[in-house]
Amino acid sequence: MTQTHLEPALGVALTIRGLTRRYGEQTVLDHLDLDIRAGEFVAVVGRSGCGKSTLLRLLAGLDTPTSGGVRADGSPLDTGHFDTRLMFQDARLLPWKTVLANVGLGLKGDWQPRAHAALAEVGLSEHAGKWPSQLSGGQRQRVALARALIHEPQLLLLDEPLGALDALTRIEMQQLIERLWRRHGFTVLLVTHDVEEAVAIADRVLLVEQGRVGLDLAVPLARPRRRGDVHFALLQERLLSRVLQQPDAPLPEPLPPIAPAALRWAL
Ligand SMILES: Nc1ncnc2c1ncn2[C@@H]1O[C@H](COP(=O)(O)OP(=O)(O)OP(=O)(O)O)[C@@H](O)[C@H]1O
Repeated sequence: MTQTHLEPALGVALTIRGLTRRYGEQTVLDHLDLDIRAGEFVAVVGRSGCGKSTLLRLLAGLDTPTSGGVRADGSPLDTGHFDTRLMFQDARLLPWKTVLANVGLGLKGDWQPRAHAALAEVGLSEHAGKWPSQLSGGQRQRVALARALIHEPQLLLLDEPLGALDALTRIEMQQLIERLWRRHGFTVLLVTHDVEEAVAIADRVLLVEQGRVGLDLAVPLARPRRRGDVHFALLQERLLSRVLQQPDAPLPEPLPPIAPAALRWAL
């Protein structure tokens, strides 16, 4: 089998200014301002209905802002100069196409070697000829990742992609996404309900509330990150209590150190 390599794509920098989205009387995003560096891994958290998916849909060009806009590397987002891929909780594979054909969906020419390369990157080389129904939920999400990778995206938008997976598969997928991000250098926005996931994987965590970025928290932990680590646990705890608080509440003081042994049960 001929295999090719996917070229590393440098991530795109985003400048979001005054981004507003109203649905009828409801203002979901309200003059949201945000700067994201090229190649940054950003997690977006917030209460259900706060507008996380709306933000991703606007960035993916699947929805249009009521006002305000987004510039990517200085150009308006919709100029189509760079590739953006969006991945959902559900892999959205076509059941009548093989795994390989799902990865190469919509591509023309000699796409098969690239589809094999993308499948190899997500550890599914042996499954190329199977049908989606023959895969586990985690494997289906890997296929969805491979389908995104084959386009060598500069911006990867992940809308709760691991939400339906069991805890261990979820951690494996987080590690895979982190490896792929480090190898390819794309910019990532990951929407998640899971504060631990955000701390495990992101450079920076944003809390969306009242239509804006209510908290913008750097995650200064070395990689690879260990969930049993005291600093990890403290940051997670601080973030969780802030997410659960009312808007405009300050970040709480750090908790006293916790012995790592006491945290092992959570792994
Ligand atoms: N197409 C639409 N028409 C009308 N209202 C919409 C539309 N899309 C989203 N909304 C509303 O906008 C608000 C934000 O929705 P969004 O899906 O962005 O929230 P979310 O933070 O991703 O929520 P969750 O965490 O539950 O997925 C919700 O109140 C939702 O009902």
